[in-house]
Amino acid sequence: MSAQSVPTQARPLVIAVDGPSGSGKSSVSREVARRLGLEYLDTGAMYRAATWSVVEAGIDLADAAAVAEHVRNLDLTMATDPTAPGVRVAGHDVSAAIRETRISSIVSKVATNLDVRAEMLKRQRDLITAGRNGTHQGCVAEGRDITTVVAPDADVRLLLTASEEARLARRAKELHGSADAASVEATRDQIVRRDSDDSTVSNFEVAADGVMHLDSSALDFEQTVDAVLAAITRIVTGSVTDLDEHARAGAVS
Ligand SMILES: Nc1ncnc2c1ncn2[C@@H]1O[C@H](COP(=O)(O)OP(=O)(O)O)[C@@H](O)[C@H]1O
Ligand SMILES: Nc1ccn([C@H]2C[C@H](O)[C@@H](COP(=O)(O)OP(=O)(O)O)O2)c(=O)n1
Repeated sequence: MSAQSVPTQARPLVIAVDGPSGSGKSSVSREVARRLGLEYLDTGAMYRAATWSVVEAGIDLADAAAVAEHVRNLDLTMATDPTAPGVRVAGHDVSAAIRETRISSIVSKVATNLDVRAEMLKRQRDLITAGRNGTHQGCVAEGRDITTVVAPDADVRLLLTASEEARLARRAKELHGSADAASVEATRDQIVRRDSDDSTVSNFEVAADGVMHLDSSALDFEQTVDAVLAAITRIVTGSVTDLDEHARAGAVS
């Protein structure tokens, strides 16, 4: 699909995507943003960057007030170009460091701090509406509470899921280069335990009212991107396109 397939609106287009870990929301949202010429916001990266900074500052994660105070003062810069997304804390590029297992294993402790969430909510709403270089066509924002809390009035709201088995296999392949039994076991904490902790503060397992659901378990990456683009086109233009064929294959509901 070309960028012209979704007509330019008078106001920026906001596309909200939520889903559990390994559902593909980051990679799919980023590609969708790139193809549509929109900004891309990875809100999970914001919680990861906050966690990295809290650890770096030597703050006790159990001290909720100190963690929240640190995050309120966090000098965080999110690059929203989908072809070059990046995360900086006080000017320091932390894009790779925030993906390390030492951060993935503790990020939920920071992300379930309600004062941290209140601070992130403000920043995420600002980033979604800010754009880049004054040429703001819109934004694809993804995370756990974008469809429900951060941008419940988004033009398109999508819950992207996949079976636990598919999500474990995808993450194992990404982190260990293989989806063999040992790699899947090594990945379990990052997927199953983390989702369980995160779901205490956000609903990303069941589509809220008005939120479209796409199960990508049986789809490869390209098919998932096509299904999401088809769904966006259908909602924004009200038209049916040949890409709907892909959407049907992906059980969009
Ligand atoms: N439909 C898909 N089929 C197979 N692999 C996928 C699919 N969608 C994403 N992936 C891959 O799965 C891994 C996890 O995707 P990611 O976008 O990081 O998930 P999330 O942001 O939901 O945790 C990545 O390596 C990504 O390339
Ligand atoms: N809007 C969001 C986005 C992420 N989070 C939490 C949930 C996760 O544990 C961390 C990191 O999110 P991220 O999307 O990078 O996680 P994945 O590794 O893709 O599963 O932040 C959240 O609570 N709310």
